[in-house]
Amino acid sequence: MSDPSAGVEEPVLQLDGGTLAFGDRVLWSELDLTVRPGEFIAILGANGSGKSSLMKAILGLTPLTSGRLEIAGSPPARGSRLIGYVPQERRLAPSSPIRVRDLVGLGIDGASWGIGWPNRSRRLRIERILASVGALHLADVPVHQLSGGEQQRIRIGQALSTDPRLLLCDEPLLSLDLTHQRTVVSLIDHCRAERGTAVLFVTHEINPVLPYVDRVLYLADGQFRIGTVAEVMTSESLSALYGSPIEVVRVGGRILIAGVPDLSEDEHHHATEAPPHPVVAHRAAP
Ligand SMILES: Nc1ncnc2c1ncn2[C@@H]1O[C@H](COP(=O)(O)OP(=O)(O)OP(=O)(O)O)[C@@H](O)[C@H]1O
Repeated sequence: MSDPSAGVEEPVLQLDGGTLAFGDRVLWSELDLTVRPGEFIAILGANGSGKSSLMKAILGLTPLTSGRLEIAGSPPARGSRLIGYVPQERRLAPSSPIRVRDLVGLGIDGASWGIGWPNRSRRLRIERILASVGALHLADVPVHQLSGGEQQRIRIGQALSTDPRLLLCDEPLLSLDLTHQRTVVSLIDHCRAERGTAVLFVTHEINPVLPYVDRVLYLADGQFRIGTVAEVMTSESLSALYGSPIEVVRVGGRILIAGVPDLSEDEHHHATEAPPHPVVAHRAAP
């Protein structure tokens, strides 16, 4: 978790009265969110509640329907080097010859596609980034040969390559086993602590990030709750959010949720993805 004194620093992200709607479907409305350096914020919500769309708004890819959004004092801009982005998992094509060091190099080169001219400082920078995510030994391995956990590690390195002030992670734990989940979360938290990077972490499950989270933003049915885990992850708070009885219990430092409406029949549910609220928990909170 971040140093409480970080609360006095200028916000990395300021969202005031943010509303995003597609046609008459309102994903979220009047959302206020201030993110300060070094904060770790988990973003939760069922499939289709608008988590990825919030990431896209922050990345400058999707304009807000109304409200004001600033990243370090400026409007969101595509390709901003202030933001690192770990997208939802997508495996590179098996035939892709790209090596780990090339992928990280692309992150450094930014939007200018193509592998930059090799030079010593660029090479050292790539190696420093890889070392920071414990992947220096993978530098010359083709990316498609990496395990899911190794690929995620490299994506995080790539996202951190511009030394961003805000790191957006869109479900970086999907399809990782428990060991890799722990490694990935603690790696992100380590980078957060070392660099003061604020983290917005989209996840379907709170438990793997519980020990690290400062606040939770929970989206549901066009509404939201934001606050500490103790404030948001309660039966009362989630029942009010969903408008139906939800039971939240803590067992051995883990949070189990029962009663969240099953959206599997909902037109917005993506059947191939993880269930919205698995009740299996992975890691004890401190
Ligand atoms: N450009 C768009 N035009 C119209 N509808 C969109 C657009 N982008 C997203 N949507 C819809 O907005 C809803 C929210 O999508 P989003 O991907 O933000 O949800 P999510 O909470 O990230 O879901 P998941 O957990 O399944 O990844 C979905 O129903 C999606 O189909």
